[in-house]
Amino acid sequence: MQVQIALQGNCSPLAGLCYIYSPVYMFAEIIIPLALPKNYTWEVPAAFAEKLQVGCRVEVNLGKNKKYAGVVKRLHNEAPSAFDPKEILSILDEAPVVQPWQLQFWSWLADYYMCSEGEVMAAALPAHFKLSSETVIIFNEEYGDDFSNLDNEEYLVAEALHIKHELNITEVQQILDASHVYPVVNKLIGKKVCFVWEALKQTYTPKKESFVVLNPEYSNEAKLSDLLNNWSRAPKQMELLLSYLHLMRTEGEVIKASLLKKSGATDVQLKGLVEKDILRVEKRHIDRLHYLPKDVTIDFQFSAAQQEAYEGVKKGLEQKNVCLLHGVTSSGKTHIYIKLMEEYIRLGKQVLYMLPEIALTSQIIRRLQKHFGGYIGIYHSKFSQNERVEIWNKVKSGEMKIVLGARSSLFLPFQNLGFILCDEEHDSSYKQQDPAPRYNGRDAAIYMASLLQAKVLLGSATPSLESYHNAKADKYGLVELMERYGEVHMPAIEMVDTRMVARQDGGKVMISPQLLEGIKETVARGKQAILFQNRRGYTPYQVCATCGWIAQCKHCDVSLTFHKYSNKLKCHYCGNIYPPAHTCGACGSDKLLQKNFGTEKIEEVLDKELADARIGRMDLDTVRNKNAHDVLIQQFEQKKLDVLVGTQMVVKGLDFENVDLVGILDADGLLHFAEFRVNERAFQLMEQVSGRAGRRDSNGRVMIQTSNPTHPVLQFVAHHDYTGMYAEEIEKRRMFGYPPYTRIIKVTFRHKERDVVTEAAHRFAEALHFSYGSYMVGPAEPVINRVRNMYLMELLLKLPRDGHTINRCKEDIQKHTAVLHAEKRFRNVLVIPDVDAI
Ligand SMILES: Nc1ncnc2c1ncn2[C@@H]1O[C@H](COP(=O)(O)OP(=O)(O)OP(=O)(O)O)[C@@H](O)[C@H]1O
Ligand SMILES: [Zn+2]
Repeated sequence: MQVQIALQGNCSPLAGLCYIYSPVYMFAEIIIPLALPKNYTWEVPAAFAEKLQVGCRVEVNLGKNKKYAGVVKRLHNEAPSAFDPKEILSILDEAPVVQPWQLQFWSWLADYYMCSEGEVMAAALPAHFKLSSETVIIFNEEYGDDFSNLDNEEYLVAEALHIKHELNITEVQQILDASHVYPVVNKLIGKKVCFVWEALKQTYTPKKESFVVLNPEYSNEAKLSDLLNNWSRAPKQMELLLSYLHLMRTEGEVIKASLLKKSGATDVQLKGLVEKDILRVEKRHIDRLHYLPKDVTIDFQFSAAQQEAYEGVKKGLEQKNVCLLHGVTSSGKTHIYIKLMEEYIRLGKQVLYMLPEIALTSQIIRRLQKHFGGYIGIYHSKFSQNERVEIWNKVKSGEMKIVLGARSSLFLPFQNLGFILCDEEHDSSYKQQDPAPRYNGRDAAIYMASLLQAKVLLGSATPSLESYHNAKADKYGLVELMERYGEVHMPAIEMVDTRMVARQDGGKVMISPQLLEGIKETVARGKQAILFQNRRGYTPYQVCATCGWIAQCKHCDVSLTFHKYSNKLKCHYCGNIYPPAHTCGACGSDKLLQKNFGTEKIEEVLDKELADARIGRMDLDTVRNKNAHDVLIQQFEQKKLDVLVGTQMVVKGLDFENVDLVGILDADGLLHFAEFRVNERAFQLMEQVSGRAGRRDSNGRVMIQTSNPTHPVLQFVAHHDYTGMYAEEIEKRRMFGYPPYTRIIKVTFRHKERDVVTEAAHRFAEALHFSYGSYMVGPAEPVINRVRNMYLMELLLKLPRDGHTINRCKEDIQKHTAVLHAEKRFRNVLVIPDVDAI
């Protein structure tokens, strides 16, 4: 190994021993955003040697003529023996975009979740940072056409973009008559002249809304009354101004459309006030919040129980790196979080507030905004890239103190992270399913916090068995808050035995008379109800009454759901859409029975039964567009809806003050899964949805429809008995060797031929049998054995929790995947390991 030493600084040799030596590296290990088996090495040209730093992006050739922007992981002088490395083409960043701790985090994710660092990089970086030969750049219309601060090359590309709107990399190469153009493209992106187009990704365009604000001059009460008292002409404008002031006081902010509607004024009248510079109209992104003042206000008092829990958490976090706050629904956990967050920001630290799903951010952000104003930002995968890069940069500069986000916010370049809050920690949406890295945001957060010496608080009303087990085993601190805030009782649970309900058509009971009565009575009192059914659409399957045929997807082994509103049959697995079936696909009979029921049907029935009530529906179909979700929640909050029917989306963490009744329509459907987590899941779902009832006064009531009211899980729900559920389930996990007593790796095999995939899975399992036979379950076909024309097989490994065995097994899985792929017949079988599969 040869190390070159370069001289730096301009000391004269005569000055004696004042040389500053810094090694110059000749090679770089670079991460490319692809699923490559390992990272490769490139040569560092002498001209770059002094500039290049770990964490910078560089332009490199991979294969004959593919180019990528890769991230330098390591600089070294170990010449690869097997091949002659190519040279790095250019350096894209003057300073690292990825920090050392992030590289370490990526590397851990790749090892732990069995994927490549390239796949982690692809997930971690916003598209702007990922250039490749396929990259298409789009002109940013907001930039305008003033190109005066661009250099010659930048100007040429910008001009072409201005005319053509988009260019691919080859076109940029032609324009500049140069082969490596990434540095120019990169600078144009940095100057916001263009952005990278992301294929196949539906990007969320933040909604812009016109807000009306008062000229700050009139925030002075004296000036304002002066203005009002000396009003001479235009009485309509005066009325409008008064409406504005009223709205401002009651709602905190005034949206132009609602001001005009509420005041009955016209646009012209508003313009009049704007021309006088009394009011101003501003377009703002609803989510971006950058207009808010940066200050922290804590204006609440804890209850005694909250105070105790809060002190408990602080103590817990002094002793341990992770603490679990188990607080029943509506116990006021959010206020405890807020107080803790405040302390970390006062110490100059950054805070990450994680939620399992983007959908949840809309209500919580409004709550947090009240306390943290402009210090807080949202980050998630549905944001446009420009916004993501904006937040990325603000987090990096330390300007952004609090980030609210889903799991991908773990990838942000925090400078000084002190605290991660993982809300609804039990939620399985924390786990990424596809593509790799298949990481669990909660677990990854705990690892990441350990890298940064940050603390983690896990919060839930229904902790995961894993976390509660860790807390009980003293690995985490544990704080329990067992009463609701404001002397409110836990809601009373009533079981409706569906076997006692007379049915007309022999089908499943949808809304029993008891429940219907309950809803009517609730609505009549001006209160609201939530109905929960975990299936969307109208009817989940159609069966032929004559021969038993079921309408199925052509590409998947699943029944099709009828959606009445769109009059289509839909496959909920691959998304394919079919015309509705009127006759049986096998015998031609026209006697098709609609079995079971989804949210659409419930909504329809309620519309008929409660003619005067306003019914809303919240499921994937109604909230496709992200703003729709926010709108629905706000409508319900503002009592513009009486009943909200929904899937698990209505379950999570939402805080509504006026809900008295919650109905769980088909508890049986939640309990009938052949899956070891079924009881835990069902309990969590029901306890959470029940928790939406009676959050302000003690009339909360929950009705659960079931044909098996004595089912142990239902009994635990009836008594809000988390610890009872925990004790029973954890014992089963121990007996049968499931997590948290073991660590699970699920290996899924996919191929378009059933024989091939079956054989491959068996071959693979045989190879592992000698070492891991006693830990193996399967291989077997999953309940749904074909999705998107691919047949599936699964093999489950329940490994003892010792690092040595687990690492050896991961290596063996990789090794035998390679062995399998070496055989021609199995070359195209996809082998997908999923560590800690959920
Ligand atoms: N100290 C407090 N002062 C004023 N209001 C409070 C206080 N603590 C809680 N509340 C109110 O009580 C309600 C319930 O609190 P919160 O939503 O934080 O419960 P939670 O524990 O997060 O429940 P869940 O797990 O069901 O989401 C909220 O409307 C909240 O504003
Ligand atoms: Zn399908």
